[in-house]
Amino acid sequence: MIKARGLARRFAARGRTVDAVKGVDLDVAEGELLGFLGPNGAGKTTTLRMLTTLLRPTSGEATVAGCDLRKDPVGVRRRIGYVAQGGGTAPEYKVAEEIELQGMLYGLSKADARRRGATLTEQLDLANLDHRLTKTLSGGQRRRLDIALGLIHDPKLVFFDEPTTGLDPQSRANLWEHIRRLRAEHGVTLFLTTHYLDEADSLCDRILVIDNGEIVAEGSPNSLKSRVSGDGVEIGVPAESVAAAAEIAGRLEGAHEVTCLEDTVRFRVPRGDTAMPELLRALDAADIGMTAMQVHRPTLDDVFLTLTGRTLRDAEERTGEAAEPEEAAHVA
Ligand SMILES: Nc1ncnc2c1ncn2[C@@H]1O[C@H](COP(=O)(O)OP(=O)(O)OP(=O)(O)O)[C@@H](O)[C@H]1O
Repeated sequence: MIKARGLARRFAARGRTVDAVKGVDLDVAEGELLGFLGPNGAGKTTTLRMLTTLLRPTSGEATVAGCDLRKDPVGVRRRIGYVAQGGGTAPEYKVAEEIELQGMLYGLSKADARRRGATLTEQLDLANLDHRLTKTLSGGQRRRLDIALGLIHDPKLVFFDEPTTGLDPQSRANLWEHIRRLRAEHGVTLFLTTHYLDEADSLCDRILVIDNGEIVAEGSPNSLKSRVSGDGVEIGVPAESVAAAAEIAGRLEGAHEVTCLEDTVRFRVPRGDTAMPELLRALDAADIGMTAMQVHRPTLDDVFLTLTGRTLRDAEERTGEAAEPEEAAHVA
């Protein structure tokens, strides 16, 4: 469904350049639910916008839904759906009107747009909201309307940009259910970007992890997690004792990937629960008071940590290094 080779995008403005995406290769099979995971600023949206023809690549080639991205962008647009971040609903329209209009923009007759809209609103639990103004919808309802709009022309490939950002946990879980069902019932291929680990873990067949514009890992959630060996341990200690505590942790049997932060030491051991008593005794003997402790099974965040030396959370804090926005001139 998607094959991209060396896809890259450089932004340049006021003498500064940002290589937002640095030669990405992608293969997405028909019917797959692929997650594109990475921290803020990693290059997810830029990649997505290139694949959906909204942004011209600086270099590289891609075939999307059977059409060449550079030679036939109109063909690509006709065959894909795009559910953007933040959505694009018109506030003064009623739900049914907006869906109908979107269908007609894609060349459906009014009757076909209505029929298709009715099926989608039914499937997305929006059927009793037909006459509501879109501005009165809740966050979850609005996202479901965005999905209906993205699917109105029956595309076989749908891109979602951070579909559940800003939703409460219950609405997120509900939207995941809808996304799963759409795949099962319509046989669509789904490509979604997210920076939520639980979303990628629970929803996706396969995950591509992107950092600093490059793919750093790829695989099913379980195969990615199995790359991380042992439990993750995080202990809080006074800042002046961090180095000594790290040395003690490093002496535990099988301890590895010991990293120090301001008042925290992180490391991995084969069994976190059995290593703890020994660690406590050793810290006690060195007169180091532990202020906090966490032990956890490998997560996708650990995969990211193992690959990049930082957690996704740390990576998200390091944003705002971009060049000035440079927009319309490069829109295809
Ligand atoms: N129009 C632009 N002009 C200049 N720099 C840009 C532009 N668009 C994106 N960038 C920069 O390119 C990098 C990648 O941005 P992108 O939006 O693709 O990241 P992202 O992974 O989607 O992040 P988020 O999760 O915050 O949406 C960032 O450093 C970003 O600031």
